[in-house]
Amino acid sequence: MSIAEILIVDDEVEVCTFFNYYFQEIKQLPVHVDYSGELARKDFQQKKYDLALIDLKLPDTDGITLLKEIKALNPNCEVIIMTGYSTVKSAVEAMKFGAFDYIDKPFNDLGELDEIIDRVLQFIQSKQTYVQNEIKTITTNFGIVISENSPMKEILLLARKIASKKLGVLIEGETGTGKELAARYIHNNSPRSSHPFIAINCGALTESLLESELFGHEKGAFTGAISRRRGVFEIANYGTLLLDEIGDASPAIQLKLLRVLETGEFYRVGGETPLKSDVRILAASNKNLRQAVKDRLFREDLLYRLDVVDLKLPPLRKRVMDIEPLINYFIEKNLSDKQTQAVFTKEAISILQNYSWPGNIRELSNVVSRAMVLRVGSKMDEKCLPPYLLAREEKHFEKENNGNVVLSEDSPQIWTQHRLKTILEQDEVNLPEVIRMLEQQNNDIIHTIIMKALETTNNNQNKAAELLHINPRTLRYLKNEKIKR
Ligand SMILES: Nc1ncnc2c1ncn2[C@@H]1O[C@H](COP(=O)(O)OP(=O)(O)OP(=O)(O)O)[C@@H](O)[C@H]1O
Repeated sequence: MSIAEILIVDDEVEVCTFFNYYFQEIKQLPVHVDYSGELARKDFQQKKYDLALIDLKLPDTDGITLLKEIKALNPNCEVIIMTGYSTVKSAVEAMKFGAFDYIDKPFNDLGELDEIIDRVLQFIQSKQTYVQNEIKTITTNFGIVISENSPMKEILLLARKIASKKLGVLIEGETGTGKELAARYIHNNSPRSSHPFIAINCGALTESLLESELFGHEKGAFTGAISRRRGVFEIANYGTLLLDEIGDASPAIQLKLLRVLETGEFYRVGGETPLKSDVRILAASNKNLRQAVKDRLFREDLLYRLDVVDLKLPPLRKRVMDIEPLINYFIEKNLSDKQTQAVFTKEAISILQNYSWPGNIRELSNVVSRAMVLRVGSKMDEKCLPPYLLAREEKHFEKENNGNVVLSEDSPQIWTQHRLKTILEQDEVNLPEVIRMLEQQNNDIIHTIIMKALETTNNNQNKAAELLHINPRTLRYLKNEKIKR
């Protein structure tokens, strides 16, 4: 049974000694003891417990208050209240606040105690099995990999709940966090799953092309429109349409989209007959659309229609626990039948877990594929990782003791704040001069990176470009044109 540590909170030394023995020696489970509510609170904020046994009468607090606090911090932790004869009524009351059960002190009937403990342990185990099965299904059926403790779990649960409803859903997240994958997940869990799912990138096309892609066009509507063409609103009828990078849609397109969302009607470009389509619209964005509304770049009424449900996908650096399962998944995906095995060394995994992943899961997938090509035998060590992963400058995030991820001192954000402070401290700010200085600094940084990559690859421009995730033409341009010094 995989149970995290069990917490005993009681000021009676004999009770604590008994439970220490009971759980460690008889049940073979890890146990920790706190003699006050204060100590238990502290421990609870730092550790994950599956089970807590709490005395109703503590020197500094009462068990019910502590129970409520624990449930607020970790609703998954089961709590058993320990009570004397005089407080049984309060113990029953505790069950209304989520306690699993209560046990009477002193423990005269060990059989009864054993029965309650076995019951709660079984319950915890069945919850874990349920979650594990859910996660397995999500991976097998939808290709989405997450760990048991991932913040993605709640998000996907919500996504599945609202899948069957025709509510506007806005999926937000940095590039590569899985927004399209989440949209497909919603579609595949909906009654529309046997109809098309179409994703269209609103930032990749010019305004007129996007309009024609969305709504279609009539023959002769513009030069080159040699025949009538259906748009995705028609093609995706009864299905789902993902408007990706919706924040990049022009004001004119935003207005047209609002009209379709409000009336369900649209016109092909050059058309005069209104058309109807039963499409479920999902939108995705890696920009903050609320800020875009404030900056008057995005229509508030459209945002209001789109984000009835808002799914915020956390960046990979905020879900470090997902990195290892994702690595294993990508390794498996890359292995051909003839290949036996491939594993990262512990050191390599630690580097991967400490990197800030600006390109998120897409970047991780590329790094794993690259390592598998470069590996000798089955082991993949640091040498199989791109050099930029090994540079200290990339460690913009640090893990605190409690597992939270925070900005480290050398993160770009903190660096920018320092820079800004120095500029604003001057008596007079000459903005053109500031812009020139920042551009020069940018150029210096890019130049240094390119020269280092060329040095690493013995001046091989193709290899250097690959290393930097750009094409050789861009590398030549950046080296020769843009950053002549
Ligand atoms: N949890 C996950 N498990 C497995 N693969 C994932 C997961 N999340 C994302 N991916 C993979 O990472 C890649 C990027 O995902 P996706 O295209 O959905 O991201 P996105 O947020 O829509 O990116 P962009 O904003 O750049 O369009 C895809 O190949 C996708 O299959």
